[in-house]
Amino acid sequence: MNILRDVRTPRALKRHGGGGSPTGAGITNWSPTDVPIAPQMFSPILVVAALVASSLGNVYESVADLTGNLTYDFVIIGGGTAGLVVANRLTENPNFSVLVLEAGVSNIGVLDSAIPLFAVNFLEQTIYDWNYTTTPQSGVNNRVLDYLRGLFWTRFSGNSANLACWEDVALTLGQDGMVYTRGTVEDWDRYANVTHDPSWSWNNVLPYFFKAYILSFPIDTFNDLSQNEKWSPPADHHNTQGQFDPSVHSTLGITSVSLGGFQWRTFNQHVIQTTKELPDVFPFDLDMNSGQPLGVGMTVIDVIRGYQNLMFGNVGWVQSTIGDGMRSSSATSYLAENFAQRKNLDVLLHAQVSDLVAASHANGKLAFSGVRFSQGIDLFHPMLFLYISSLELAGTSQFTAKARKEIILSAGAVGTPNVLMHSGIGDRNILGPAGVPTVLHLPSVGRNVSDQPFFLASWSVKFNETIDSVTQNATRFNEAFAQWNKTHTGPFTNYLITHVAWLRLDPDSSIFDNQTDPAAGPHSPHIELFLAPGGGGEPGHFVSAGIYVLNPKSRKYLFKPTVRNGATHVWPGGSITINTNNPFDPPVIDLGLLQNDLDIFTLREGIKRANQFYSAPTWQDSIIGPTQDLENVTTAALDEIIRNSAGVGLHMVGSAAMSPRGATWGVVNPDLLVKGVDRLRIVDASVLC
Ligand SMILES: Cc1cc2nc3c(=O)[nH]c(=O)nc-3n(C[C@H](O)[C@H](O)[C@H](O)COP(=O)(O)OP(=O)(O)OC[C@H]3O[C@@H](n4cnc5c(N)ncnc54)[C@H](O)[C@@H]3O)c2cc1C
Repeated sequence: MNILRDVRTPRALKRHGGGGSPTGAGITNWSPTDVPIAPQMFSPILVVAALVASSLGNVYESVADLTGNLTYDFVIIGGGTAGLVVANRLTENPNFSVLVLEAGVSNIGVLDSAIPLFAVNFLEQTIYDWNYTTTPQSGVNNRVLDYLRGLFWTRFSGNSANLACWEDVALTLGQDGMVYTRGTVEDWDRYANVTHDPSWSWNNVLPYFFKAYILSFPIDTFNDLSQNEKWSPPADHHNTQGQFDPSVHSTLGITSVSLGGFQWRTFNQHVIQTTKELPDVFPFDLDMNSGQPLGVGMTVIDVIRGYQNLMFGNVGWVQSTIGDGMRSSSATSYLAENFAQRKNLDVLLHAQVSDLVAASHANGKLAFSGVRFSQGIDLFHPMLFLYISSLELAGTSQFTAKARKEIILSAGAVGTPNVLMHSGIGDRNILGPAGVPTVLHLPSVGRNVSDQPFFLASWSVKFNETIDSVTQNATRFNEAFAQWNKTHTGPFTNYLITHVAWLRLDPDSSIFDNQTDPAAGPHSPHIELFLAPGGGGEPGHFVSAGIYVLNPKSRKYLFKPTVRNGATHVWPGGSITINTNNPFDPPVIDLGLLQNDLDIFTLREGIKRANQFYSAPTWQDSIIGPTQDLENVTTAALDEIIRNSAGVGLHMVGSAAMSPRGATWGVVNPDLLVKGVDRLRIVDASVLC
């Protein structure tokens, strides 16, 4: 494939579920014809320059470049968000040798990844995407949804700082349009409760988000912590006073986090004015990552104690993993040049793992010492800009890497259960029909999957200072591109979201008469509302609201499957399964989307709140009207609209969920070791539940 095709062609930006964006949505109507990008903006010189500038130490395109006999202390499967954090932390110890096997290609020189405005849309259905689709989803009128997953070693991972918690090998509580979200105190405490392991509590993970809480933690706590979050100035260096709380951030880390680097002034003024006009409904939140959402007046001690005040909602400035106007990803931080050059680290691209091999039994436990992978012939050529991904040529050459100490699966919520099942670890009732011999019957593999239902609403506006004014106008687009190329400033330095509101359902809602509250606690939100100055999906100027159901009912938080007469009867939520024994076939992805009344109810409430937000007096002279009437319709009609157009957040968790040590259900123990298997650990979003 020609990489120039990928950087030069502005594919239509789709209204897919979310991907951390109100945009999957956002800028929907680009096409090669209506947004002609000046070719000089993507000249080969530019791309080569990027390649040379970013060439990294021990990152290899071909297995032939690896010295040694493919034997390492640790073999990490997947160089995505979590995998690179783990590789970084392990190689701090010079006595450990580490190999990362990543199926994807390098991000280097890929402007679609580096430029924040392009965050999600340009990467979809390219060589950077696994190009998965779901099964027909009954909750959304049997639609088959694209399920974007990065096939990219630095990927879309805006959120490596989120992963930098819990002994540096943990996880993201959310999304990857670079939106940086830590979750609430109650979210983390729930993990501690359900796993019976206090190391997952807010107080215990908080120090790993950053290193600067010396006010409240003994300094020794941080001595062994490498820095994670690096709070950075926004690209436009605007005065950020009053837009975040410095006391809950660290400037010492390696993953850049910043506020928006370009000001959509009219929109921003209206948003802040709304918090003043409707303070009971949308109070201003100084810092969305303080652990408590109301911000103002809180002390650091309050935050550490987990004091929270969230009653109905709040609105604050979005924080994103962006630095110097560019995406800050796992690769740009945890695999930055100084780390990639560590002698004890090798990263191999185009290497797709098929299964775990060399099984043995010792001390009553199963163990694997080998990781089998295929490498496509690497046809990357810098002058021709030619890539062929390993997937296209999967099976051409097979190799086995050996792990002396541990194999670490970080292939993500889809990839990890897929590798497990093709290695014979999973539900024998799934593996048998697929033709894979069962090595370990572990029925929870690939079960308990959940993702967040998403809906986009937009309003046409009179003002023309919108993202649409850039994306729908070739001249402005090229000017903005030129500006970004020259100075890494301007409209390209932001993704579409400027503010985030966290909202709670009314506790007296009738829905709670027969449904339990799925939030982690009374101070945790049910809805995330992204606010963006653009995104109607048609020619014109728009503002939009992306609505996410944060705790879909399918998420059971460590459910116990009902087992009768030895057979499993109830599996809530979605699933990742396999239906062939070919590891290069795509897994079967069923999200169980919108199958519960509460999820539909929550989306309806989110739509109401978005309507309320854009009905504040300040918007009166600006809003022309909604692109679709979502107010003056019956509940049944609104439900039908939702089912016809809702998407998915692309925030899958739960497919290899953790459970208490000794539990017969779940996939990993709280230390993330796979139950019943020695020296096999899972470190990625699949363990969250
Ligand atoms: C479009 C999009 C937008 C998002 N927006 C946000 C956001 O704004 N904020 C946020 O917090 N989260 C967001 N998310 C979610 C976030 O990206 C994920 O939660 C996060 O990346 C999960 O990290 P992970 O390490 O578990 O998996 P991944 O980051 O997906 O890493 C898995 C890696 O393993 C590789 N792999 C898979 N199988 C194999 C195999 N067999 N062999 C070798 N390699 C393999 C993959 O190519 C990939 O590089 C978004 C996700 C998407 C898709």
